[in-house]
Amino acid sequence: MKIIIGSMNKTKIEAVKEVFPTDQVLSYSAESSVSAQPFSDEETRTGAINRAKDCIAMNPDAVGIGLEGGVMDVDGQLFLCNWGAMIDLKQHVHTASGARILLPKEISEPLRDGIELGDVMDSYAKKQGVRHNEGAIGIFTNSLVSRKDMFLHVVTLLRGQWEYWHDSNLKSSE
Ligand SMILES: O=P(O)(O)OP(=O)(O)OP(=O)(O)OC[C@H]1O[C@@H](n2cnc3c(O)ncnc32)[C@H](O)[C@@H]1O
Ligand SMILES: [Mg+2]
Repeated sequence: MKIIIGSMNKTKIEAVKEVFPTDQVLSYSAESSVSAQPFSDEETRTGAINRAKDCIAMNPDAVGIGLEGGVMDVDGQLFLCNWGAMIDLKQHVHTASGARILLPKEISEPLRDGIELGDVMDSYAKKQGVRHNEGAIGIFTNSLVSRKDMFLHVVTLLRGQWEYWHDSNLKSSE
């Protein structure tokens, strides 16, 4: 099976390759068609779906996967939120979300001022390319859960749902 992941970010590409080790995995810089920094569950999930759609727009013989990072407000506090979408060969859209953790005020204030999380994290952690490595989730979990680990779980949830609904003749989601 040919799978196209709609990002050049290595944490996302590696997560898809690990969950689909025997499939051909290609990467493509897909459009999310939402803000660079999504601010709700709905917007983040839409970004993931749009990326998956963009991946297969010119490649109907491929499965598209979109992974999108965002933040969401819960009771006035910002949490990390991540969504994944997989559009299979039958055009069925599967979605799943990732773990959420609280972002401290030092992060949420610049985010509310319009700065992207990736940039805020680099200056907070005094590192370059946090988004391509451990991610905010890695920094704020003391390196126990990396951004790739979080996407591995999301892509596993996508694969599992796809197998359940479409890999079995015994079940139907319709
Ligand atoms: O190249 P793409 O696929 O766009 O990868 P990205 O790192 O920009 O990731 P997203 O667009 O999915 O995430 C939206 C924004 O949130 C940032 N972001 C999301 N999760 C992050 C994390 O765990 N650590 C650092 N930045 C994160 C990211 O850098 C963007 O500014
Ligand atoms: Mg981005």
